[in-house]
Amino acid sequence: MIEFQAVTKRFDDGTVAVDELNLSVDPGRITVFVGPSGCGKTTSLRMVNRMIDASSGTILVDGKDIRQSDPPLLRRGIGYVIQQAGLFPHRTVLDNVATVPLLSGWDRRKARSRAAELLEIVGLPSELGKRYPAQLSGGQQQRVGVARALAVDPPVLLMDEPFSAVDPVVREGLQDELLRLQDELDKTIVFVTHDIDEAIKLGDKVAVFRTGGKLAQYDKPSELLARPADDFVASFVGRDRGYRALGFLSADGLPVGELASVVLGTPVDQARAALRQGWAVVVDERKHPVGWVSADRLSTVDGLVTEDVLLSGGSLYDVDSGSLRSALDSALSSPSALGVAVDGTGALVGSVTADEVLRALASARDAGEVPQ
Ligand SMILES: Nc1ncnc2c1ncn2[C@@H]1O[C@H](COP(=O)(O)OP(=O)(O)OP(=O)(O)O)[C@@H](O)[C@H]1O
Repeated sequence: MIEFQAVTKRFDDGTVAVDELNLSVDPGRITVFVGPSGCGKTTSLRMVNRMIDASSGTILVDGKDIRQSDPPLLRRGIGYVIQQAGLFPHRTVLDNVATVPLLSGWDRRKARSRAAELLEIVGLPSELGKRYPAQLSGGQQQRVGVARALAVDPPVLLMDEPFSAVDPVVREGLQDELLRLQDELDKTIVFVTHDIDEAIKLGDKVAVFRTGGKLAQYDKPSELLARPADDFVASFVGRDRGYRALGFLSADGLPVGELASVVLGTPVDQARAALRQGWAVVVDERKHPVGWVSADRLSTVDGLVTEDVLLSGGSLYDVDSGSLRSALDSALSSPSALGVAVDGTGALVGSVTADEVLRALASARDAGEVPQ
């Protein structure tokens, strides 16, 4: 879909920002460019829509050499989202989103109704359409930026550090939202970030750049973690990469054990009788885990098991979609050392232990599913 063939960018002052880049971006997938500051990520991205022209080499979009495309026309087929959204401050949110459709010759009514539809797609309440960008939070502005880039339904989306100006919690929400959107839209997305965790979470494939505009490795995230090409990539992907690689191993077949449980509101003496090895998980009426009780904790209270009595739980492991990493994390973060397993609806299923996860890892290794 997008192909870089020996692409080099040398700026007028002699700086080589991108050096002989060869890379092919898969259609309908998210490709992330990641690397330290100044390694040429943004320059590589902006060459795709000809905001910067390559000094040598060829870039093909949909099989066509972009030098043969008129830049404004080329850009209409390529959505572009930048940090801090880059919205027009004196236009309403709705008009910001309607801008590209209007430029493409749509009539005002159609452009505005498309804009309203897009605000809904990116999860913004329609009344925000009347506001100006400064009257929105940073996260909301980013969503408007994404809506604007999607306005004429371009097959390609370029995203340059789109979420880096928002706080980590909002950022995670925006990342999840992008993955959800991509599930429906199947765009070809090139996403630039300097955050390796963001790259690994979002990328179907990740290109790691090193300073000097050279591509160090281009691979699936699981491969980057398991088989970094060299010391630079290994140190860039981070110290706990072995643990993070577990996130890509399915926990299918991991044994789920029994777990003592009591419902919130149970009399304390009944809860004591239900404990196993001094612990029970507490669930609400929908069987969703809400915390733990221990023999110690119950020895100091009477009456009913209420929320005040609970010890907070660790992370939950979803047996339908969880990875070995989430199973292990659930066990390690649990006050009882038993991880809490739930089904896709969030209802309690049973327990997992760190030992079982390590055994599952050993058999995956024996079966050749994990790189040695
Ligand atoms: N117009 C320019 N003239 C000269 N050098 C430039 C120009 N634009 C960028 N550069 C240089 O090219 C190199 C790559 O810049 P680029 O913006 O692509 O890096 P980046 O990886 O996106 O960095 P960051 O993560 O800091 O945004 C840097 O050394 C930068 O200083």
